[in-house]
Amino acid sequence: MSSSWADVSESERAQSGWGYGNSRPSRTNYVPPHLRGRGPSPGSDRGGYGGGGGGYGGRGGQGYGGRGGGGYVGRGGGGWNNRSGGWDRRDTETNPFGNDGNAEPAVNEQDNTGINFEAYEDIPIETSGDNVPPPVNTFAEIDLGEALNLNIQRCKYVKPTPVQRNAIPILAAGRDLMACAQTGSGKTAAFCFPIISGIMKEQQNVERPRGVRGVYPLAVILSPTRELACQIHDEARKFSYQTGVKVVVAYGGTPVNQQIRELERGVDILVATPGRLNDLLERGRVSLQMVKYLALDEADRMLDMGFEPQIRKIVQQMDMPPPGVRQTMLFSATFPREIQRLASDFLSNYIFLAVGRVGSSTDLIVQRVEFVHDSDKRSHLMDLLHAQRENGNQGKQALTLVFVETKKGADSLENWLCMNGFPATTIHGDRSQQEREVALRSFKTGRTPILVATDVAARGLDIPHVAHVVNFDLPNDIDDYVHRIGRTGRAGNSGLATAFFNDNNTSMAKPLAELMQEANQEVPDWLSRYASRASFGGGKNRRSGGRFGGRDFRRESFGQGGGGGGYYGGGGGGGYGGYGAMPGGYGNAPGGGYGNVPGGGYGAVPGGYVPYGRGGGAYYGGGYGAVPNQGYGPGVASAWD
Ligand SMILES: Nc1ncnc2c1ncn2[C@@H]1O[C@H](COP(=O)(O)OP(=O)(O)OP(=O)(O)O)[C@@H](O)[C@H]1O
Repeated sequence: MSSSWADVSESERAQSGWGYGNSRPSRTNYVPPHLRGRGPSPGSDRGGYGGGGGGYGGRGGQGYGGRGGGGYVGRGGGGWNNRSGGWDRRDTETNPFGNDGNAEPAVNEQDNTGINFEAYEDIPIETSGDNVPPPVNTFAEIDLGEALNLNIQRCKYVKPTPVQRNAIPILAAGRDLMACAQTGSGKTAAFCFPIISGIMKEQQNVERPRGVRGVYPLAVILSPTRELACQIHDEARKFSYQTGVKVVVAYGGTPVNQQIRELERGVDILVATPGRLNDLLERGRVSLQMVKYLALDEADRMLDMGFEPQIRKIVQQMDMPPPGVRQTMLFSATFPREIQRLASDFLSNYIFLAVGRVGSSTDLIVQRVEFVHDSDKRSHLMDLLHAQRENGNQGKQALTLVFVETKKGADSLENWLCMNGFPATTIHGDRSQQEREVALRSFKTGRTPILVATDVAARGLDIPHVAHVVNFDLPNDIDDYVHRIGRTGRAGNSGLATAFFNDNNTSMAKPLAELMQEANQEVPDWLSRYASRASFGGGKNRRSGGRFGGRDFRRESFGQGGGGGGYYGGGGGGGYGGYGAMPGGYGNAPGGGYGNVPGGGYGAVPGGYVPYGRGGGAYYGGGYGAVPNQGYGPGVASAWD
């Protein structure tokens, strides 16, 4: 799987053509970001934005209702982003809404993108941390700024989703946040809005270093895949349209020079994949010293074994301001406990927010599991696709996303489907970036309504109208399953997910049955039987933290030592012993500490932390709940509950 996620340092090393000036025709007109907000230079034939008494984005007497007397942008005879001569990039900014950009804003719920808010009505919400700012019910309750509010209307977002209701006020108050919310529930906007709004408010005071070559973003948003980075960039561009906040994307598989040139034209928000960002940092083309906001989307993936070193390098070993100085926000639908522990290194006095039975799939996705031997998988898939076509709209194939284990497997299945009359394409880490992008477009538009993919497409991608997700090969990790099936049933809509299960997937039986039960799905008897066999407890499953990883690990671990290790290893008698919520950080509790208790604790290794705990534990190795005072039982806070 690692290769699917690979976005490692790029091969493009060509040095030619970089450098300032030679590729930027308007160099002489460029006003660096630190000069934004000063008045237009002599000779300007415009007042600049908000000229004459300010006004939020008021455009020389027209446009978005420039109001006298202040506002975020453009105060006192000018506005930021004025280049000499009163040029502002908002003049030439392409409208990311297309023709729709100036359409009448949505005014009621029927007008919005079709999100089914009723689906979210009873959703449980849990927050922990000091002084949690209260949620809001409308976007208007938060002072996001007029230009951003207009874009929210252009997006036809009438009211905030639950994660937005809770996360936006927390972030707008300047707090660090670790947020778990179900797939497709609007997390992108939840972190983009406060960042854009914050930059709009602060632009006046931003002093980027002068006379130094380099690119100084104010916000960095990291994503595990290139496609997701592009998607976040597209969304963020919509949200920041006409706000003067500039969003640039940098990701691997595309020429780095072009991205450097784009960055040198100015950037406020840099959306990037870790590999490409590291490359830019190593080349000295980007400095993180001005970063005020750091967001990790799919944060648990970003901090797992594949990515963690790259993230640590970016966040801790370059020139990024430390936690507390910058504001850090971590978002995902899943947050295993040991990842929460790692993540807490990057945060300062943070709030934990769980929306829904987090890590669970939404009830909106109908989940089916079918027992299919490997040799029968293709014909079984064919049956599903035939049935779907017959029931489909005018015989059309509904968009179907088929997940497989390997890149080779993806190519071969795609080939076979095409030969059998099912237009399919594929996306995986061995395809060139261009091929990946073409495949995704072709799928989205319905030209090839079947997309065969590895886990590279499992997270974050928001493709409307995906009717069916097929787990042709089940993943080894239930969290990956949650993200995969989350490609359907988005924004309150319903969807279908079918998984092919056989004896190779026995380690998934228990977490899968639990997950389905949580989501009120029918669990087949045969799967329950597999699940109840303790000997199948060896799979990789990191859901130790309460309901599907959706609980703040600081809460669980505080004062709850003893009683057995629970879901992940950890022997009897140990427990966590005050890891986490103790003032002064984890590991400080007398006699406690993470894994410091011989024979107990997390991973049962004295003095150390072992991911997925191996020692004498419950779910792993030792027989689930079979040993008194060990494993899954009353008083075991770390087990599923
Ligand atoms: N307030 C809102 N009103 C209407 N639609 C919304 C709102 N917020 C987000 N959406 C839409 O919901 C869809 C899902 O949002 P998004 O991609 O941010 O989900 P997510 O929670 O990040 O999902 P994942 O966990 O899969 O990454 C998008 O199409 C988005 O435009």
